[in-house]
Parts: sequence; structure tokens; C-alpha cells
Amino acid sequence: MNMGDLGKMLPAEPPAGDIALELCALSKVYQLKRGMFKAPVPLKAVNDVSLRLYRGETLGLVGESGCGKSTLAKMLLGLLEPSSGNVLINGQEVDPTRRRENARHIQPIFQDPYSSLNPRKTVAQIVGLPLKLHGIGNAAEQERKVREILDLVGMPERTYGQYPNQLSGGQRQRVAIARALILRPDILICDEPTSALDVSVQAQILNLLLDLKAEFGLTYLFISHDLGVVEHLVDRVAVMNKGSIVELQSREKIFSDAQHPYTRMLLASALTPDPGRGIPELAAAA
Ligand SMILES: Nc1ncnc2c1ncn2[C@@H]1O[C@H](COP(=O)(O)OP(=O)(O)OP(=O)(O)O)[C@@H](O)[C@H]1O
Repeated sequence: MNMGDLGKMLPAEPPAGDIALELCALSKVYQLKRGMFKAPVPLKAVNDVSLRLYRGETLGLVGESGCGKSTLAKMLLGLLEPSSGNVLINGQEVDPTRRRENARHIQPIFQDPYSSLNPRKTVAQIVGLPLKLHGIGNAAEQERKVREILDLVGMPERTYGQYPNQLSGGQRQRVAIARALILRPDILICDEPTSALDVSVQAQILNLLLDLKAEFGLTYLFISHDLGVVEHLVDRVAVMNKGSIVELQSREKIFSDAQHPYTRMLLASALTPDPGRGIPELAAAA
């Protein structure tokens, strides 16, 4: 397939609305060191990616391990500086030196909630920390906001004083989601948010993310290696291979009429005999 063919695939109909997040020709080259006397070898982890996320939509970003999804996510979050290109949030360029300002608009939810939660802080302290760092409200207001968001994500009150090691995997991910939402961002970058969880818990967390999206009018970039997981969540799907977006289509089109051989390979390699039907509980709830 050449780039001309890719161009024909790209005009997937965006949902109505303005642009929440725009990636303009974004690239990241890592310099792989090979010892003291050899020149480093460049590795193009993300290669000239341009994408738009429309306000209120969920865009799935799928591709195999190592294709560059996490590198892309880190650049969107301002955690990694692009080698070239830029990221615009609500029309403003993301500046990696202004992480605090970025955090008000865009927040991550990562795969492993255990490693992303401070083991020495209680649930309430973890969720309240962003409010403290941003100087939002007095102590009483902060406590009210923390209780409100923990209630919304379904955490029982008795857990508020507990530590991460006293929680189940699903509860830990709920805490991570509460922490991500406490500053009321517009955009969530969900990087494999359920792949470390049991299948039944996965469905609960995915349904929670759907409910929260409706409640807060959020925009999601939902990153996964598994097309089956994204099927019930996304409006459009971007398929990534070796750092490049090879196909961008509406959910319906990807699952009924995928164009790129790599997308077809991903669909065929889904674990279930009926590709895209990875999580029955979620299908039932959708
Ligand atoms: N800090 C780094 N230094 C050098 N190479 C890196 C670094 N981080 C990632 N890479 C390489 O860049 C490529 C893309 O990695 P990345 O983690 O972004 O992919 P991914 O699709 O998110 O994979 P996974 O799902 O396994 O995390 C891989 O070849 C990886 O080995």
C-alpha cells in the first residue's frame, strides 16, 4: 500500500463538534545508544502522525505492542517532547514545560493502577492531591470534591481512608479515574486502562468510563492493542503500525469493511472467534 491509498482511506466522517485535540505531523525519534564508541541508532517510534479528536468523541488508537502508542500518549500529555510536529489542546499548543497547566485539560489513565498510585497515601489523599497542587479551594471544599468524585466512580465510603494495597484491582483503577477527573479535564488519555484487570472487572470499568463520558462531556483517546475491547466504546478507530497511522475509519466501517491489510490482520488475531466481541458483559450493557 502506498501513501496515496492511505489518503483515500482517511476521510472517515467525524462526529459533529469542534476540535478538542489536534496532532500535527507528530514524530518522535529515540536515539538508541550502542556503547561508548559507536554512534547512536535513531528509532522512529512515532512517524508523522496527524489526527484530530472532536469534542465529545472517543477515538480508539489500536496497534500491536511496540508500535508507538505509549510514546504518542506521552507526547499528548506533555510528558515527552516531540522530535517534530506539535499538539494542540483546545487550539493551544501543548508546552511540556507547563505540565501543571496541561493537567487541567488532559489527564491520563494508565494500564497498571497499582504502580501509578502512591502506596503511602490514602485513597482520599491520592484523589485530593491535584486540588492541593493546583491550590483549588480550601480544605473543606477539597474534601467535598474528593467525596463527590469518589462516590461518582463507585468507591464505598469505608475505602476513603484505605491504602492502595487494601483495594482490589478494579477499585484501584476507580481511584485512578477519580484522580484523573478531580480537576475536571476535557480530555482523557486512556492507555490500556483495563488490560491488567479480570475480564468481569474490565467490563465494569469500561462501563464506568462510558457513564463518566456522558456525565462530563469528555473526549477520550482510548489506546488498546485489542480491537475487541474498543468495539463498544469508540466512535472512530485509528490503526497504528510501526509508528504510523495506517487506517482511520468510523467504528462501523472498521469492523465491517477494514481496508488495510494490517487492520484485517489485527481483526483476525482478536482472541474470540467473532472478532470484536471480546467482552460479552459490555456488549450486553451497550
Ligand atoms: N525511552 C525509550 N528509549 C528508546 N526506545 C524506546 C523508548 N520508549 C519506547 N521505545 C521504543 O519505541 C517503540 C515504541 O514503543 P511504545 O512503548 O511507544 O509502543 P507501544 O505501542 O505503546 O507498546 P506497548 O503497548 O508494549 O507499550 C518500541 O520499539 C520501543 O522499544
